[in-house]
Amino acid sequence: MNSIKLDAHAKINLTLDVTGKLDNGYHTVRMVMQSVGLHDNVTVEKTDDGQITLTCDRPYVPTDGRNLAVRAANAFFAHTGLVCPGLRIDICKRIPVAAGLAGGSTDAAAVLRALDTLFETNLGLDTLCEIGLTLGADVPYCLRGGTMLAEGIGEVLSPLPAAPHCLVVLCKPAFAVSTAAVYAQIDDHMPDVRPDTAGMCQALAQGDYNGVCHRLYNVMEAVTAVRHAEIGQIKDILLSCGADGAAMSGSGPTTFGLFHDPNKAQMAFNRLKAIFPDTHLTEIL
Ligand SMILES: C[C@@](CO)(OP(=O)(O)O)[C@H](O)COP(=O)(O)OP(=O)(O)OC[C@H]1O[C@@H](n2ccc(N)nc2=O)[C@H](O)[C@@H]1O
Ligand SMILES: Nc1ncnc2c1ncn2[C@@H]1O[C@H](COP(=O)(O)OP(=O)(O)O)[C@@H](O)[C@H]1O
Repeated sequence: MNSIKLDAHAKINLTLDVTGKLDNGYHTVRMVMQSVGLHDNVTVEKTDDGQITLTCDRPYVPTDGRNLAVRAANAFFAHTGLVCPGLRIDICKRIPVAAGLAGGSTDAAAVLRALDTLFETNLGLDTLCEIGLTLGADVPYCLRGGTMLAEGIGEVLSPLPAAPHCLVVLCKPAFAVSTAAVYAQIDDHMPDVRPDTAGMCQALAQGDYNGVCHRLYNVMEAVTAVRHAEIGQIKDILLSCGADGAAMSGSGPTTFGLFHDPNKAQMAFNRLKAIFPDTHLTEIL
């Protein structure tokens, strides 16, 4: 096999709490992560020119060594000691960028999975997660996907029962936020209200869709929504169209709503898309 094409799925955070800060500056978290249908297509092809080249259909995504997919390939060859014969990576980008949806992390995870298959290294998920963690805190989750409780800095993963199936409207306003900046800001402005992550895990165990929707909560929303009125505006539109629950994902600014009713989801999608072009209608995976 010379080439492999994988779907690299985005994630949303059903809950997100920051529980402490480590000496290296990273924060400990406790959050429920969920894969959604929205995905990039990542194609990895062996070549024989000794180079790692990357193409992407979005001009604002870096194509050099700053791209997490290229960094993932370099980390794979460093870990295995294999000599890279040359690689061509192509990313068809559908996931909004710098959006709190782990777009770069999921591309990196797809490259690690692709290389483990292409080079028949059989590293397995645990080792791929170790390599992934050197690239970013969200990469181990992206390798595993599904519904997970994430602790540590995001890499201590415990599988949870799959979330009840529903539609998801994702809306990214036309600005980006820096994950590092949001973590820095939360040190000074930790909200008093914290998510009920234990309750969220229980709602998932019981397949209680309303219980999931009522417990959506992200401590980072307080930080980001104060600076950007669009977060509140998007939530208001989602809820006024009949979303069963809504929250910001990750460090933002993407804000999402969960819907059982496809007509309400379509109405929310239409209204938001007219104001914020980077709006997507997808589903819980
Ligand atoms: C906030 C979350 C929630 O799922 O998602 P996104 O908003 O990125 O989607 C993650 O914790 C983001 O993980 P990820 O985007 O992989 O973070 P990294 O690249 O490892 O780190 C970027 C920067 O964020 C800060 N950081 C990240 C993770 C963490 N647990 N503590 C931190 O303090 C650090 O300042 C780090 O330099
Ligand atoms: N494969 C990639 N896809 C998207 N962004 C990438 C990628 N590799 C590196 N980046 C850089 O990472 C930054 C964060 O993007 P992204 O991973 O989409 O954000 P988030 O972690 O908030 O979901 C972007 O500003 C972009 O320049």
